[in-house]
Amino acid sequence: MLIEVSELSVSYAEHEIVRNVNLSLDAGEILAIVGESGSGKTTVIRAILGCLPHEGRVTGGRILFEGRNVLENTPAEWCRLCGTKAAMVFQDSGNMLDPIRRIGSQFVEYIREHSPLTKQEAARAAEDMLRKMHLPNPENIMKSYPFELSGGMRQRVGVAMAMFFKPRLLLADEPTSALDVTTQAQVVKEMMEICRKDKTAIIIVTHNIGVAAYMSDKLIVMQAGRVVESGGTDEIISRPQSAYTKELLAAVPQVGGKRYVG
Ligand SMILES: Nc1ncnc2c1ncn2[C@@H]1O[C@H](COP(=O)(O)OP(=O)(O)OP(=O)(O)O)[C@@H](O)[C@H]1O
Repeated sequence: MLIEVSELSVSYAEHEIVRNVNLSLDAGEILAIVGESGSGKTTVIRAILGCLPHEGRVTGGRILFEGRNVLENTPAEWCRLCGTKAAMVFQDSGNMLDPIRRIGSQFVEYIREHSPLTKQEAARAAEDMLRKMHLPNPENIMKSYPFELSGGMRQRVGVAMAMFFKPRLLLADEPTSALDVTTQAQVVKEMMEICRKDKTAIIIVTHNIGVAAYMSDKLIVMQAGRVVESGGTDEIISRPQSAYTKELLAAVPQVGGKRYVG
């Protein structure tokens, strides 16, 4: 098992926000966490990557990553884990980029922080990675500023950076919801393609049960900080048990009598 979260509880200040969450994932598997806004989805993945906001605290449970309880990590161990073994993509990863520095210089700096590559080697490797994310003219993109790219292109740069070190686990927080529907589908496909090649497991947080159904092997449905349903995605989509999951599915449009979730 790559990752095993058991009975995870998280509080912000005195308020318990997430209670007794369990999940597990093997190498290369994709798990989606769905649920309404404020149900605690982001909090769960932030806890896994050790990056809760400072008032956030894990108050119970265990997070085993490759058999080790990461909650006992030292800051140096977190540093080693983040960026190389585990990485994160946000809703607009473009926002993470420095607006007044060219993409290439930021990408090269990121690579050299975690590896002994020379500047030239890192630049070549960065360009290759941009090409894998189907970005046209990677040489030009390296010379561009973030504002010169479209939202979809910036998001691809974000995924390319996150995937550079072939992490074992990618945490993706609403990675496509800032994009238009066509670009969403493309970015999701490219992300899956690249993860499949590297056997990277993904935990994707999305409010879109359609994206979840299309991408994931396993599904967790959260409501008010608790898991109301979890299991194989196909099983849950075809035979939802909880009233809340049924509600989420009922909101997905039907095409020709079939639920459009792909
Ligand atoms: N830094 C914080 N301090 C206090 N409360 C917070 C903080 N961050 C989030 N919360 C609260 O925790 C709850 C869960 O938030 P979280 O972002 O995990 O939910 P979510 O399901 O990811 O929602 P969304 O889909 O809107 O991103 C919310 O009620 C939110 O108000």
